[in-house]
Amino acid sequence: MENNSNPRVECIKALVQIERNESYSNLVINDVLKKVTFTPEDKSLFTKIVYGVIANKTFLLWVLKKYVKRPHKQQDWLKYTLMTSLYQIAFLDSIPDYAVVNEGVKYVKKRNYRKASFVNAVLRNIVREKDSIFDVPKEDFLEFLSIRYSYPRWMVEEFSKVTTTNEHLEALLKAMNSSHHTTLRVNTLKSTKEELLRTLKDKGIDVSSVDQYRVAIKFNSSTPLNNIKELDEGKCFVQSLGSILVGEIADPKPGETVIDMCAAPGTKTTHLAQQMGDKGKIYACDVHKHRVNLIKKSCQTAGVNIVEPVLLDSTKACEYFQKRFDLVLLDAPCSGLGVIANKPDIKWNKSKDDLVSIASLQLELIKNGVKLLNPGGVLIYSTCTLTKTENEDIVNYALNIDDTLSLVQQRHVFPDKDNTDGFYIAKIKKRKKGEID
Ligand SMILES: C[S@@+](CC[C@H](N)C(=O)[O-])C[C@H]1O[C@@H](n2cnc3c(N)ncnc32)[C@H](O)[C@@H]1O
Repeated sequence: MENNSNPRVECIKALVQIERNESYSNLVINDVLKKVTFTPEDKSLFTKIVYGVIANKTFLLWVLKKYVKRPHKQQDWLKYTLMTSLYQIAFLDSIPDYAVVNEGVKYVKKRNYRKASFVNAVLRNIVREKDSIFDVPKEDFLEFLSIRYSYPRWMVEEFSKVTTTNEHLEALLKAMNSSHHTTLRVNTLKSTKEELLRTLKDKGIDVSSVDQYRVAIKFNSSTPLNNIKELDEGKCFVQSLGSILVGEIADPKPGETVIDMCAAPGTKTTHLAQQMGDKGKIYACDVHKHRVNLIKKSCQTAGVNIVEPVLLDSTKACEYFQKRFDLVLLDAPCSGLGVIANKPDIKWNKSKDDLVSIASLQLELIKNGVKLLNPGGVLIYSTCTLTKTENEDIVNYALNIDDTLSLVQQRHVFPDKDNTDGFYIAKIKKRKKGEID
């Protein structure tokens, strides 16, 4: 272990590594946290700054441009020294500005003494003009949002198609720049909400019930999950509220026959199984072998016996399965734009073209999904994204395949309104012969 008491220097190194190697930030963060000895406060500061700089990248570079020629062209360590310092000055109240400036200049002196006075001047100017740095011009509102909340313009345009007012669009973009409370889903095959709340509170963990959800509990403050043995025992699973809502809307009954077309790692599969009281049958499919193993592991942990994991490309599910199902869950692969709060890299590693290729896979999957339905059966289509291309357009396509299908429920889960990851859930029913809509 490296004994390093300076989380802010580690932030700069981590951000340089993420950019140079195009690494996922969560993996780099975990690697650093394994190597250095930080206090719990420093751990959370380190994580907050790394995610904060990635989430606010456009805005930070836009501000720096006023003080530095072509900030994005500076050497990476210098660019990230300026960006981490600016992030702390602009967004964190816990560290005095003079300490941020001194820390930044001290690091620069070690790397290249001649750059120290330049960095000192830039940061001091920023501190002096701090009150005006958030003044992004608003003439072009979408451009304003793209800079102020740091999203690629095309993403802002996508989100504008599913929000009805400018205020809602802005609130949504803002909400996705900070993480929300972690939530648990209680496994009712092994415990109850009341029992789990009592056990966790007895251990001094600050949890409470999320009353709108039958099986959801939330942590009221940041809590390391590695000490919670109830997770290893399968009494509960870490699951966002939007994801729990998918199971609640699906609402399967004991004895039904279910197919979960894109099931790994099995979070929703085990939720369905507990709702069925572990009675009936669930075929849980995934196209990747290593991920099918994760389904098996989730079921073992949850104490679920009715699941048959299947290695399958579900765009061929109709040919593979001769039978038809009471419930088809298609929790489709998607762009993941709803989970930006916890994975800010998504802002920068997805392109508009990706939506087109993902949507064509989603169409193939839903085509199979509707054909797998028993008359009277239900198809749930869900994604953790909020783009119309991957949601409404796919569902409308499906509804046109067969005139016995109808949309019985459609729900957008918005991070600003629902305080959780963004989700889309549609419930489609296939009428029985003679049944009226
Ligand atoms: C959103 S994740 C599913 C999450 C899962 N339902 C849960 O709640 O734990 C999408 C999954 O679809 C799988 N997938 C992608 N293409 C597929 C295909 N053609 N057939 C089956 N599974 C596929 C991916 O491997 C991934 O595990």
